[in-house]
Amino acid sequence: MIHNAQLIKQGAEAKVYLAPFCQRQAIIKERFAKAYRHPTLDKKLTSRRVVQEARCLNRCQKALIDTPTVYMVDLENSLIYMEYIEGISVREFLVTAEGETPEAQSRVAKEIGTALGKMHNIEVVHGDLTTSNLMMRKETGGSVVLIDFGLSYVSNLIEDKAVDLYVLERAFTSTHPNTEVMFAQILEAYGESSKAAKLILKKLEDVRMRGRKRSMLG
Ligand SMILES: Nc1ncnc2c1ncn2[C@@H]1O[C@H](COP(=O)(O)OP(=O)(O)OP(=O)(O)O)[C@@H](O)[C@H]1O
Repeated sequence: MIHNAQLIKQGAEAKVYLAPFCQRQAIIKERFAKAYRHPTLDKKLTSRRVVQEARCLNRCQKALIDTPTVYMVDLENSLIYMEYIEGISVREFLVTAEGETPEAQSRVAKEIGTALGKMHNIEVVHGDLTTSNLMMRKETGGSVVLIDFGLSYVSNLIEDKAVDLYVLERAFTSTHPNTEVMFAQILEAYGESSKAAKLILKKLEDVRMRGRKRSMLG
């Protein structure tokens, strides 16, 4: 039980709370036990995930990629205390009047592409890129922040990075109509910031092809 906490999301693997911490609001992410797993194994796997998430967040922050600052990790209770980002998600932004303009979409696309390129340069693969996991900071007038590193991991594989981009592309095409130009701008900015962009973007074409074949087969 976390003191004065307000539950903001109950997921399949974690609960996310907003709670006061050191005179400010913080996000507390709690991973919980899975009833079907053996308790000892479960504790081990849960700890591993908590450590992995906190490590990827720290790694990004060190590379000056805007992500929530990790305040504290409580491994015993599988909790990560992190900075609360005040703002809206890109998903929410895209349905506002401003978010529907090409100028705003282009600015946000550039920021997303640049951030993802930098993240892949330090071998962090996000694992769950959606427009809900891209936030915009109110404080700075809407600069992009990457959140939810719950499925992230360290990898130098071109394939893993291409799949990361493909997941985001699918999120765009399935949730936001008429954003093809915006996604192309994300890839353009990614092309400028990612060191292995050529190989990764080439691999993205293969991944798309596989995706198409799979959906044709049903
Ligand atoms: N640092 C943060 N600042 C502001 N809001 C946050 C932050 N972290 C999470 N949130 C909010 O809580 C929601 C759920 O968080 P998150 O995506 O990390 O959990 P989850 O999807 O349940 O986790 P997982 O994907 O690891 O199972 C986010 O979509 C966002 O609205």
